[in-house]
Amino acid sequence: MSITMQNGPTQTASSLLARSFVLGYGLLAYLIFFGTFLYAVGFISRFIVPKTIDSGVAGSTAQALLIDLALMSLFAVQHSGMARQGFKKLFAAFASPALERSTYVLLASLSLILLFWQWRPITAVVWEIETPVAAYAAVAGSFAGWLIVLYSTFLISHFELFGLTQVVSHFAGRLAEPMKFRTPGLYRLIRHPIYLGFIIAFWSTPTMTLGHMLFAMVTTAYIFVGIWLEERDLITLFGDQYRHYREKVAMLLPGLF
Ligand SMILES: C[S@@+](CC[C@H](N)C(=O)[O-])C[C@H]1O[C@@H](n2cnc3c(N)ncnc32)[C@H](O)[C@@H]1O
Repeated sequence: MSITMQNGPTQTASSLLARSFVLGYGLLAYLIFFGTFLYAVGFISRFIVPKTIDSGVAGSTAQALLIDLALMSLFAVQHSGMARQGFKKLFAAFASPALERSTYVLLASLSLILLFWQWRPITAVVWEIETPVAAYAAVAGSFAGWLIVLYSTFLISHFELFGLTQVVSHFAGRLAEPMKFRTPGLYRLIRHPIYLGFIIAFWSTPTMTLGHMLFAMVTTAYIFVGIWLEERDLITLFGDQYRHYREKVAMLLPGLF
């Protein structure tokens, strides 16, 4: 009885401290992610930020190609590796599962920050839209792409995707519910609106340089690999519910594929 009375408040205090740490970590990861997302808009759509996809130390084209491909590969390995169920189980063996999504989001953001920082431009122009109306339309297209990305994250649960729901539930002493399968709004038309938004944002530009095109080509190819991996996991998690959805709803373009 006396042991309980001595340990009770201490345990409660240390548990509160641990839960506050998890909450603080999740909040910090989210803020870093959101800042990185905003910077990504400026970096790729060449808007406001100091360093864009077409600025910085140029160097030789071969060197730029090697460095840029290495930066994109690092992001792809981190992003796809940590998204798999096997990695999630491994993570849970070492740390609180509440930290898993925030860690994923934090490391993805850090690898993107490294890419923005170290990206080497290749400024040869592939296309340049000279008609002002068409050029403005291309810029508007890219911003529409970014908005589709952000809007679609809210459709399937923005705060869960970026780890906040998990750390807040943990702080409140609740177990976060497993992610639910949802098909609201755009998800009734296509299965991957977030990825479609990225593709639009990456390709819709009035001036396409070789470096920007390299980025758009590699990320688009990576999105198709990502879809294949993601759908394999979604079938494992949701079985026939996802199989039926895949039969009825297009992947990226309604009526086409
Ligand atoms: C970056 S989001 C991309 C979602 C989707 N591929 C898209 O492009 O809109 C990846 C996460 O969303 C989850 N996800 C994909 N489709 C979903 C759906 N219809 N409902 C709930 N979660 C989904 C995946 O399991 C994965 O954790």
